[in-house]
Amino acid sequence: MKNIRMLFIQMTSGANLQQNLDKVASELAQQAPGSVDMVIVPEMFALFGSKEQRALAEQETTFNGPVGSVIRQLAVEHGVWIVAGSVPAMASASNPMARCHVVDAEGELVASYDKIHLFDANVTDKQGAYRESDDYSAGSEVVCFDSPWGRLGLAICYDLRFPELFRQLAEQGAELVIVPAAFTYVTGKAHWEVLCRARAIENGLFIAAVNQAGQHDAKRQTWGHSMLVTPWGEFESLADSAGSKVFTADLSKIEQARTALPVHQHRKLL
Ligand SMILES: O=C(O)CNC(=O)[C@H](CS)NC(=O)CCC(=O)C(=O)O
Repeated sequence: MKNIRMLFIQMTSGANLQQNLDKVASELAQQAPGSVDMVIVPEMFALFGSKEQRALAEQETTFNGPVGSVIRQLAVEHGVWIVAGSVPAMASASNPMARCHVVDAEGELVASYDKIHLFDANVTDKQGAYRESDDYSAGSEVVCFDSPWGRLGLAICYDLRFPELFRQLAEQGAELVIVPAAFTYVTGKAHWEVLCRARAIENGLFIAAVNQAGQHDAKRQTWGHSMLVTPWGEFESLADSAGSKVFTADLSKIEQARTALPVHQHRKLL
């Protein structure tokens, strides 16, 4: 596996699709040519807190709508892979899926993952209760895929709380799991770092978790602190407001960690 240079774009996405897409384009335009392998944007980066998500889902069934076409073009223009956080996509179910797409530097789809665990929670913040399952259907397929840098896995946001998903990703060979997110300020402050580091340490893999950050509207505030975690649990992170940074995963650390602590060999199926 080769080192991978990832641009994390931590966003305060809002209800204006064009503004959100412009933000991605402007962050990419600031990078020196050839300095980034892959760009990662957060969950629902293109449309956040908007009633238009379902209408967008109708246009993005094949990721060729107003979001997919722009993302594919940016990938080609800059010669980078893009992990497009999540975008609503109409599938066979009555509600859309919260779908993460990965496109390569030719703008072709490499993988798509539908969020498996939907955020139905009674968090005490300004938002009150969250009922993601009112608007979305849940995926059921664990997604791992090969890349020029190694084998990658996908998870989204609330999925971070389900170690069995990450164990399956590890069993399918994932060396780095990419986690676009929109963790709330309240739950992020309490749990985000611990969850990201635990999933990395217990599976001997990298976690690249890219979160929304800041005040989106009167009700929604997210935690930020997007982070790259090594299989040893070391991490680098962004702050709590919008920003972007290139993080490089030194993939030799996987073997080091797995040799030092061969937990995969010591598992007992209880
Ligand atoms: O619906 C959108 O527009 C964007 N999506 C989200 O904000 C999603 C579903 S409501 N948020 C989470 O999964 C937060 C999980 C979380 O914060 C935790 O597990 O603590």
